[in-house]
Amino acid sequence: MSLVFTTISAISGLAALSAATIGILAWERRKVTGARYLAWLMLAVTLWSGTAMLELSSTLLRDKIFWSKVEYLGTLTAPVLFFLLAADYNQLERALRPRAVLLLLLVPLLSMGLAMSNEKHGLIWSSFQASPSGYNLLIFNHGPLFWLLVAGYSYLMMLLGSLLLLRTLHYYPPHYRGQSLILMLGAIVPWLGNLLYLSGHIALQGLDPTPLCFAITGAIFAFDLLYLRMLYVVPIARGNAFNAMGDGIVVIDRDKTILDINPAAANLFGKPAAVLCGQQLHIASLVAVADHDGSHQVELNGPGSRSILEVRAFPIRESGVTLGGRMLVLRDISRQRLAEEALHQAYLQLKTRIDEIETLQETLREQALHDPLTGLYNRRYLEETLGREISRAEREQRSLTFALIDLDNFKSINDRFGHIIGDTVLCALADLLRTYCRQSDIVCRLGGEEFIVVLPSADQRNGWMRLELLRRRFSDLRFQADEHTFQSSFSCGIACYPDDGSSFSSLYQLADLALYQAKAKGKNQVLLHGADMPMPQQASSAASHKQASQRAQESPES
Ligand SMILES: Nc1nc2c(ncn2[C@@H]2O[C@H](COP(=O)(O)OP(=O)(O)OP(=O)(O)O)[C@@H](O)[C@H]2O)c(=O)[nH]1
Repeated sequence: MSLVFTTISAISGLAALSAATIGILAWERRKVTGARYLAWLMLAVTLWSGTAMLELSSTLLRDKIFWSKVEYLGTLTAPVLFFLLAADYNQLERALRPRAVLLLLLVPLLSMGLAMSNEKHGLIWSSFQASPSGYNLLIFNHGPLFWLLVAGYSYLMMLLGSLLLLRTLHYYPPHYRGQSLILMLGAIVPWLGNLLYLSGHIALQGLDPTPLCFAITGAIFAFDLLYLRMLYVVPIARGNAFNAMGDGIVVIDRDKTILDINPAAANLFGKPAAVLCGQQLHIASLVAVADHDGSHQVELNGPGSRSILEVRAFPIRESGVTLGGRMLVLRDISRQRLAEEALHQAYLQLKTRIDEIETLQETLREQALHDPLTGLYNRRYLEETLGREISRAEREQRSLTFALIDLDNFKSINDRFGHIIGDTVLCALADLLRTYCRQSDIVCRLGGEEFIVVLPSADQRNGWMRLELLRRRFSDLRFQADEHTFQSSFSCGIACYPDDGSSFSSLYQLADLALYQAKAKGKNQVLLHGADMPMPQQASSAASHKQASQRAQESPES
């Protein structure tokens, strides 16, 4: 094989070298969308340019024809790979499936077979002649199948690929159009080169600048795909996010016509997004809130279903300028609302339970501090509160009367009339004490027939007088048991703070002592601790009560 390198063949070699370099770079980053097909395209261009260089350098006609046949491998596959690159860039997965790629390569394969066997039919080129340019160029007179299968099909692929790139120009938002334009520019270069070649409007007749143009396109694409690529990913990702979002998004114009709607919103409306686009927004509750910025709650009633939506409406703005349309973001909060309602119900039930428990606790506390028979406070309550009362009396430097009351001859009442009547007497005494004692007094039943009355602020004299009055009132009461009427009485011992002590035990002990003395002196009387006799000025009344006491003692047994 004899070769002569000319400037033109050197340019083709340079184009092959550039395409190979770009191809390697693209292959290394083949995971980037479009880069894999750019690598394949550059391989085709390398083959195309490389064989073109050999054809241009060959001096023998036989060699020239051989290399031009091999050149068809690059010539025929480059437009198909250009189309696949554009499809990949547009993320048209279907066009990239192996079966689709094989289909696309059928025509180039057929054309290749025809080129290889052209001597037999002359359908790809019928004749050739040396170019008058003097640059060792060969001019082919192309046959009908060249125009149909090689040129026609290549143009079709280039046209479809270019249209796909044009689509990205429309598809991307305005601020990304600069990068899309670069791609378009890259796509135009091979068109121009090939048109020049096929139309014969090139200074050096027979020279096909298309592979060189493809190498330039490859360089532009590589810059665009490998370096500016990330800028394109963002809007595509945004588009994907729009479609994948769980929240519904509806874009409407001034007339409430749906301009765009994502699958989530279409799902809420019960119709495909493609059908809804271009239709009027027909849901009255949404129309009502669409023009009002902010968050709204809307009910959506479908056939047999009811959804509660949280709708956020806002104008569409770009760079601070409000455009005509509005955007509605819809979130189905039905489940959340149901959960909230269930939670509220559970809260109400829980609150009712807690209230019941609190009431029960209060009742239990009350019961724990009260005597069940008479309803008076019990000893526990007295022990809890007496300390406080004594502290207060100490602070206020006042006296406190502690009176221990014990029914007289109560056993004989029980024995004669039974326990139920005995209980009636106990309750009657309790009622009397409750009635005549003050709010600030503490009245409690200690147990059995023993009661304690604490009179805050009452000194010995005052305390004795009040207890004496109670004693008289009680002894005046008449009880009925069957046909019998009887009376009862009590004896009372009094101890006072601060003279007799300052604790429950000391006051109780001394009051008990006084009570014992009162019993010993004939019962039915009130005795102060430390006083051998009742209060002097009350002595006469005490004497008369002694008689009453005797009467009381006798009465139940009579
Ligand atoms: N009905 C009734 N009787 C009770 C209750 N608690 C105690 N008793 C009775 O009260 C009586 C107390 O009797 P005693 O301690 O002998 O006292 P008394 O008969 O009053 O004698 P003196 O205290 O000396 O006057 C006993 O018969 C007890 O059974 C009660 O809750 N109800």
